[in-house]
Amino acid sequence: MHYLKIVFGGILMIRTKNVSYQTKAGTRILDHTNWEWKYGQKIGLMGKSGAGKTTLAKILAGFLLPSSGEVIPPKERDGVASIQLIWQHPEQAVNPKWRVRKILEEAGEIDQGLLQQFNIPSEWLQRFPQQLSGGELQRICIVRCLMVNPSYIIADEMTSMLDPVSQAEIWKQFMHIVEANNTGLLVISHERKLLERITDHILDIEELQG
Ligand SMILES: Nc1ncnc2c1ncn2[C@@H]1O[C@H](COP(=O)(O)OP(=O)(O)OP(=O)(O)O)[C@@H](O)[C@H]1O
Repeated sequence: MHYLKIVFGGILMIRTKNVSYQTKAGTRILDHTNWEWKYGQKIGLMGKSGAGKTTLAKILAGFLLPSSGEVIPPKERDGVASIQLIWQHPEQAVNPKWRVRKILEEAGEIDQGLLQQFNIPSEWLQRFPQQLSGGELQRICIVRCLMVNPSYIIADEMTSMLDPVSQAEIWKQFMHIVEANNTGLLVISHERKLLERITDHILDIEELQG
């Protein structure tokens, strides 16, 4: 197991065991969610608005603790880079006071190849986040995520703010890298056609609840 962990650079499976979440006001959002997400699996996650998809994503990525149940392995034991979450709103995922260069360097040495693949001119590195469009900043966030070479990526409505041409181009580049690295991928989207194209299996969050 330890050997495999080194070979793959990550954990072989992420499991939610009876994960429930309720708000402070007592509204139950997730109810005994049981799910296994294997290394390399590309899963699409759908479900009606407010059903808890983003909540589950935050719990998986360690940004939110479940009210009960557990994620195995727990975030603190699986290493910093194992699961990365790409948010729908990139402006909420970066420090607005940092220039793009510093935002990227947070993930390590800047990968020039990735900048090229996502059409990011070096001039952008001098800018602050608010000096880029939402779609441009999202490309920065995608590159920052890929730079740490995570074993698992959750893409939560990652391209929903983009026009169809940019959306298609970004998914093409992104899937090329994710396929090459055999990254586990959870794509949260309301666009079934997109999920059918890029994932192996589509789940409705309702199916995961106990
Ligand atoms: N901090 C919070 N306090 C109270 N309620 C919250 C909080 N965060 C989320 N919720 C509620 O939890 C429910 C689930 O939200 P979540 O964002 O997980 O849904 P979703 O399935 O991702 O929805 P969408 O498809 O619209 O993005 C919603 O009803 C939302 O209003």
